[in-house]
Amino acid sequence: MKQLVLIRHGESAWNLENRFTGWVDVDLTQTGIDQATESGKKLLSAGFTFDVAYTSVLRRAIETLWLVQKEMNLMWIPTVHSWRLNERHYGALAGLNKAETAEQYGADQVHIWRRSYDVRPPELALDDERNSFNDPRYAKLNKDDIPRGECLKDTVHRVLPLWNESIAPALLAGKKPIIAAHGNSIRALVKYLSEISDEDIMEINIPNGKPLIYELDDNLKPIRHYFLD
Ligand SMILES: O=C(O)[C@H](O)COP(=O)(O)O
Repeated sequence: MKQLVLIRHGESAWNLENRFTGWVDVDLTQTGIDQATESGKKLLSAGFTFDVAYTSVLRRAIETLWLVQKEMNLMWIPTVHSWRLNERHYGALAGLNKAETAEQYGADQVHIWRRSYDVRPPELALDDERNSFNDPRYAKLNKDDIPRGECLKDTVHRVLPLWNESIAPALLAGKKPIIAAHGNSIRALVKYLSEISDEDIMEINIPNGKPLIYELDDNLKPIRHYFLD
């Protein structure tokens, strides 16, 4: 049996403020720090270990991984930082308060933006200063590959190359990976792994800072999955 552990970052400053975040690089709150530390303790006491780690290039996921690794004395394992695991890009919604946006556009529209599989949020204009074009962490990407607003389907398409080229081969080679990422990049992986339909994925939410354990067969098909509580 193969084992994959996924963890969404702990609570971030903008989770607390209920603001759309996406690619904006916000910090963990003290609650988020505590959630990550607690998850590290639980993983250790439940007998989990890892020999490779994957995370995004956003600090809330990276710091969550560090805190888990610190608790488990695994800060030394190789770590891949990939933009492909970033949160779904929230386009022009980034920074807006979710409740105020629901008052303005209606709760149904906001639910569609947040949870539908293939409806994108409004895109950032090309000259919007929230674009990531000049951010050095994306310097190796073609400008056209830097999103300006993604639906979950777009996120699935950018996450899967990392799965196919790195994570799946690591699992097949007997490695035990941990992936510290974001609500929607994890939903993208869960949709793919558990073959969840475009409709049913609308109801799946990933909580902050709780390890999600996948047990996989030799063909990387899920046997079962559960949150470590
Ligand atoms: O980017 C964000 O705002 C959150 O981390 C995830 O948001 P969602 O639950 O609205 O998709």
